[in-house]
Amino acid sequence: MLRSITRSVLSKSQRPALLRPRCYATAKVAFDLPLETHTDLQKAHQDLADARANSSEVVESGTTALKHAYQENTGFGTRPIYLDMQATTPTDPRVLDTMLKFYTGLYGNPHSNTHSYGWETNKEVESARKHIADMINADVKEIIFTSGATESNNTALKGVARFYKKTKKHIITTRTEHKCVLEAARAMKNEGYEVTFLNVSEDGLVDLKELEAAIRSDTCLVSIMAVNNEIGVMQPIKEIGALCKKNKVFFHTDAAQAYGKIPLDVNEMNIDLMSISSHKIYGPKGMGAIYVRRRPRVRLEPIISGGGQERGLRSGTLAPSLVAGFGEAARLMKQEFDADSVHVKRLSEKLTNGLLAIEHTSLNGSPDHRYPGCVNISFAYVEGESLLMALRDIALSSGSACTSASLEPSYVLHALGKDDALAHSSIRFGIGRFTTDEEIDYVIKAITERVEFLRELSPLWEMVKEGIDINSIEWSGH
Ligand SMILES: Cc1ncc(COP(=O)(O)O)c(C=O)c1O
Ligand code: FES
Repeated sequence: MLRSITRSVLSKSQRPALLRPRCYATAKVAFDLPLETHTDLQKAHQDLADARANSSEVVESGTTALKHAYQENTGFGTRPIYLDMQATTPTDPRVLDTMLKFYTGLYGNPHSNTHSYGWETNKEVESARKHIADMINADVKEIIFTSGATESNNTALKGVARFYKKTKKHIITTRTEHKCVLEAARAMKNEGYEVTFLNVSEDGLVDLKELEAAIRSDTCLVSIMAVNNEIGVMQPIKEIGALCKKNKVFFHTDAAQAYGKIPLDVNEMNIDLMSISSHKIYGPKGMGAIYVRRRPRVRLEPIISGGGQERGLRSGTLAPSLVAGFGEAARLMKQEFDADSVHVKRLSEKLTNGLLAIEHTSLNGSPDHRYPGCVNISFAYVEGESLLMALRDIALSSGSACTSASLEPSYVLHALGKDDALAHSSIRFGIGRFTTDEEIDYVIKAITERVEFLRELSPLWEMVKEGIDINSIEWSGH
């Protein structure tokens, strides 16, 4: 409803310059907004990076120059501020450095064990595996490389369920999992398994009592994500692990958004399987891992058949450059854990406070149990899609799926009990290692001004200002 009203208002011939692609400079003139443009900001970053590069100063890891390194000339011109860290993260330049040698000298197949080309590449692969294992207190033998968290999640759900199919045909998961877990669970349903999709509270948290009540004697797996990709809510992983152990059920967690960002210890938390993705931690895309516990051993049927690499659990020649980049990314997550955590938390608080200062806004998901690098906010009486269009100088993702192939509002926000209108007016902000104070200041200012501008166009907003209770109106045409 809100969507169609706003859209029809916005599609009139007086459609503001603000909503035309790449015309923010025009908007500045048209609305006399006192914003400095993002182009100016990027230019300043570029100058700073150039100045540092030309100086004799030694650039240490974590310095400001490094923080701006990814903004250096990419050949793609000036681009929007990047606040879509849950979709993917920029590659850390130190990760790229680690990867380059595999495209030149180190081209051996890591599985070739009859000559030095294979041995030298294999040594690098094993060193990466160690970095990845260390982050979560796992043994190197428990890390299996995959193409990413999608494959890891599929391996966990399908692999475990199929291995134990003779006695156990029940899986438990939640309604707010990533699509790949939900779809893998649905696929198992088609293979004759029963799946319980647990509801979450309005904070996005799983109820432990409900979980315990759902466990049956034939449950083979509980799969609950560590950090939600849309709302940043952190599930009580340690408590879930203890509960699964007590009830002798395997516990898998999709840690694509959590690994390296919140403390995770597979032993302390009784995690039996964990999915990890490299491109969410400043590593290369198309790379990931699954942690599979060895003691007590978790058995699974591989989903890919072949030469038996990766302990028979994932056949196929590894991509050593991606593996090494992933390993370096994991090593850096551990090395910079404290600095990254402080940085992300500080910017997150600044952004959250700045945006919640706008009237009729609300934070989605638990305010206490969350990874601060993911902030999801609803801007009532503004349609997310229009706001995104008005924010072309900031790369963001809408809480609804309206920009993707489906026009459905977010199923995660629905699971939290949000109505369509609010789900449609939600935006996700992702903060990371390279996000700067200037970027956050700019984003707060831009959003405050543009939300106000869009609300001025909305008939609903006019009613709200007149004190009409929108919920009491009976809309026709439904
Ligand atoms: C929670 C979660 N699980 C799984 C995935 C899929 O990861 P990948 O892109 O490595 O397949 C993502 C990334 O979008 C995610 O956020
Ligand atoms: S469909 Fe609602 S914001 Fe796009």
